[in-house]
Amino acid sequence: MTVQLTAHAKVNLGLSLLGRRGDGFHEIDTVMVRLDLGDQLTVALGAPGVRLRVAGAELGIPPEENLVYRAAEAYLGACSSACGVDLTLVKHLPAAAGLGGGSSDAGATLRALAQLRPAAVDLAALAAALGSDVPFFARDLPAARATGRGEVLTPLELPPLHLVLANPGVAVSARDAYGYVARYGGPLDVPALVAGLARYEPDYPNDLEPGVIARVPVVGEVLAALRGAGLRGVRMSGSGSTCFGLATSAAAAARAAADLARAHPAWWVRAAKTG
Ligand SMILES: C[C@](O)(CO)[C@H](O)COP(=O)(O)OP(=O)(O)OC[C@H]1O[C@@H](n2ccc(N)nc2=O)[C@H](O)[C@@H]1O
Ligand SMILES: Nc1ncnc2c1ncn2[C@@H]1O[C@H](COP(=O)(O)OP(=O)(O)OP(=O)(O)O)[C@@H](O)[C@H]1O
Repeated sequence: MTVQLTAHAKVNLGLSLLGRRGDGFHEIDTVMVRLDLGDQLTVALGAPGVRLRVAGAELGIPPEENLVYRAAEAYLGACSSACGVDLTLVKHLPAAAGLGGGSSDAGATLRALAQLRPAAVDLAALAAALGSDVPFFARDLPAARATGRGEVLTPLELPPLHLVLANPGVAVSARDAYGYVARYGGPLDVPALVAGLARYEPDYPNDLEPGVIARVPVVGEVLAALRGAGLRGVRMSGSGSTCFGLATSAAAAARAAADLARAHPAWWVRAAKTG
């Protein structure tokens, strides 16, 4: 039996840091939305052991460090399964980019294995142990408010959104981005945020953005270019370096993405929609 699925990217429509915890993580308040872009994952049950083949963008890490491999090991270990798994991952998303690529691959692996080999395992706990963003992807939610360190999820209903994403080709690790933050704020005003989206006048913070711009100035250039392309609600996603803006239609997003790609041929630029 084989399962094939898309490991969708996310963007953060707002990210507030409430404070640093004793365990080194931060209490956050964020709205995460699933996009129609992603990596492709194929999962098949097989002989004992985990085997992973990665194609597409180069990650430069050994297979055992890949979150897909770690998710499969964790799931099969938790259900004491004698069977193994063959995994094929085709990477389309840039890594360490604020799009949750690795986390989404891990979440998709857990979902695929839960379908192929149902077992009484605590999927949410396995997901949280793999990373703060993994619980969102393990539930395959279109949109959610995420609190705690990202694992406390409240599903949200949002209007469909058209976006343009731009990444300047610089990797930013989440650990570094959190390490740059010196000041903390209050919780997100989610009802105001949702009302702003509906009016195409969105206003949401990203408390990681100023620290990343200070250390990785090209992120400031990406934000300015997205604003210059007429996009609304321009922000960095998560820990960066991908930034995004909202367009009022699919055609407007495609036009803005084409203009940006022409002006910045070295950047990774995509039009996307939520879903
Ligand atoms: C920036 C976001 O993408 C927003 O959705 C996430 O908060 C990051 O989630 P992630 O990449 O899954 O992060 P993890 O792999 O759990 O943690 C990587 C590192 O980021 C920092 N980290 C992460 C999440 C969090 N709530 N507080 C943190 O301080 C910690 O230094 C941690 O060692
Ligand atoms: N399948 C994977 N895809 C991408 N990165 C992976 C994967 N497995 C492990 N990693 C490691 O995880 C690191 C973070 O990658 P990822 O793409 O998840 O970051 P991100 O987009 O910043 O995610 P987030 O928004 O969750 O912080 C990479 O630098 C890479 O070394």
